[in-house]
Amino acid sequence: MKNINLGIFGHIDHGKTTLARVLTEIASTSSLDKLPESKKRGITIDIGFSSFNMPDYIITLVDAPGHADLIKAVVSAADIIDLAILVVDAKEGPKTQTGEHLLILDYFNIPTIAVITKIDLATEEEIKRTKSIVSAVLNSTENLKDSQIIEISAKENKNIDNLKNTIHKTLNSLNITRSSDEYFKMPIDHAFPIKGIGTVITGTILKGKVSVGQDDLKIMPINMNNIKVKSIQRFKKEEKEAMMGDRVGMALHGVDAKQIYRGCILTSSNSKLEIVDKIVAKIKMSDIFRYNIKPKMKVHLNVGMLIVPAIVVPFKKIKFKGKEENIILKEIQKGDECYCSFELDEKVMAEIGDNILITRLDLPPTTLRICGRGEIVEFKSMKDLNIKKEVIRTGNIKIDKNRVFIEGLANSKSSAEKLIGEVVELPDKNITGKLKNTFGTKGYLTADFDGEVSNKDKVILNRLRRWG
Ligand SMILES: Nc1nc2c(ncn2[C@@H]2O[C@H](COP(=O)(O)OP(=O)(O)OP(=O)(O)O)[C@@H](O)[C@H]2O)c(=O)[nH]1
Repeated sequence: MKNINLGIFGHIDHGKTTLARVLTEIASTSSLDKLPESKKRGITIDIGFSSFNMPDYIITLVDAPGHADLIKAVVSAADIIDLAILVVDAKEGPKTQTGEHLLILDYFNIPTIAVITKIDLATEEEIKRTKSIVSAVLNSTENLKDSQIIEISAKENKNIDNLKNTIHKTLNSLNITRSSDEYFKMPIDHAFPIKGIGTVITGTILKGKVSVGQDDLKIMPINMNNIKVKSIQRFKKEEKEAMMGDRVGMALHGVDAKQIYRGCILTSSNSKLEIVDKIVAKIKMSDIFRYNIKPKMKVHLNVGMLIVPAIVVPFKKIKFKGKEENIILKEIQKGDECYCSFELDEKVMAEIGDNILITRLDLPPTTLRICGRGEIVEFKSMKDLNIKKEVIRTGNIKIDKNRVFIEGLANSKSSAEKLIGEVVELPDKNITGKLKNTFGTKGYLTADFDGEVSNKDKVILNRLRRWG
């Protein structure tokens, strides 16, 4: 049996909970509760989730109520969310959140089945229209063009079998891989004391593996160390170990349940997680974001399990005189790719390589507020990045009585003098020149060029200045 994590997404009231109930109820009568093991079981500690069985698969629903939490779940756990169902009300059609969810699923390349729900409340015409919009929207994505569209009524149990077959077929077609090579990482959903057992925590393992008896665990950011695993349960069965993607309950030694809150992470001593509030990420702006990001703007950053306000400064990296330099970008818009420095209002737990999502929650909720996505490349402050601005001057080659000089770079002899030694480029000819001397009193300059120049050639002088 393969463990699958399935997320149900969609606009408010479009029928996520109802569909989850239908999928798990029908399945549970024939699956989990009838397993002989569960009859023998003692106290259940892997509580707080819904699941259902299918041939070869146990499917756990990603337990994340509310819009923001679902997005958090995808950003922080994209590696273990294997499949998504995106529900769309047949009568209403796609709404803002349908779009936002689809954007995120596309970003993180999560296989998706589009489900048109509540067909019992819609006319043929409405269903057809919604289907064609959904189909067009899916077609506009990068990764989800081939997604299936299924029409159902959860209330009247219409076409649920078809949906389940589609889920099954889709899972069969995926290459779901889990690795236990990395350090162990599990965000804690619940922590509570159970009499005779001790502190029990539940969660879904995002990285690595864990085994009974292991005693090198810690809880971040609250600094609880030397935690030992007393027992592990997975699908109500005692296990010796569990790994990436598994939803588990664990009894732990050395943990005070009262100190734990949602957002704490159970991890191994070789954890790569750091507690940071300064992040540098390589980002890609959404192709459909209609606004912009400017330096020092306040945005919201999804990082780890949190959404935190942050000051953003976009910049690019260029090679300048053989050295890599960080150059400020005055504005970034849809489709742009660059780097961003983020200074966060609060500390978060993250590691290099983690996904982030940038949103502008200052915009009205009726618009698409997701600016773009990114990947953390380093933890460094804006100051240490030493961001500069490019100051570009343009001039022209002038050839007068066999004398070659450049006009336009400076407007007086004294300001021209300050440029001596700088390197200029002739972008149309791939020639560079080193400014050598001033010429006359009008700010003209002479230069040593590494190629043949002609009258009126365009000359560019690009210099870097401190920014900020
Ligand atoms: N007639 C009919 N009603 C449905 C169907 N699916 C859901 N509903 C109803 O639609 C309403 C919203 O459904 P929910 O499942 O709560 O929607 P949701 O997306 O989970 O809502 P939020 O959690 O608020 O985002 C409820 O009153 C459901 O009973 C359906 O297939 N047919």
